[in-house]
Amino acid sequence: MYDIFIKTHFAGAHHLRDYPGDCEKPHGHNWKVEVMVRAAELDNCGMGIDFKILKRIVKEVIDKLDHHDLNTLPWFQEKNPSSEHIAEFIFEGVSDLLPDDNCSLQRVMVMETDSQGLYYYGK
Ligand SMILES: Nc1nc2c(c(=O)[nH]1)N=C([C@H](O)[C@H](O)COP(=O)(O)OP(=O)(O)OP(=O)(O)O)CN2
Ligand SMILES: [Zn+2]
Repeated sequence: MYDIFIKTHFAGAHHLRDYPGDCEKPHGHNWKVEVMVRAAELDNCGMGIDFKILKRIVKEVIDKLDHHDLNTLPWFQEKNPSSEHIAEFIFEGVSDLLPDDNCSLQRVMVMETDSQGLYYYGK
């Protein structure tokens, strides 16, 4: 069993509706993201999934968030753009793009700062 991950980041603005404090006001973060995929077997190159492929897939999803006001995106109209919901957005987006031959999406980590964040494992 192999857990293969890539790390990336994006910048964005958001505000948290109904939040009882400063986070209700517009502000920004440089979110850090880790995406981990599990592979049971390796291909003939000795890879669970090529980092290059995983990075391309994750970039396609992250590009939808990078340098955006997250509150303006359709996905975040019903759901507040908390780090938890951002992780859900990334998880769903990567799941849709991941080739389903040899590996499955295991978890997405989203960090607002180096000292706070979360792991999301899917529904
Ligand atoms: N579980 C979560 N908690 C919070 C989230 C979140 O996405 N998930 N988000 C926020 C806000 O985005 C806020 O910007 C961050 O809050 P906070 O850590 O309080 O920011 P401060 O810079 O004010 O931190 P201090 O250490 O208090 O200075 C809030 N919570
Ligand atoms: Zn915030």
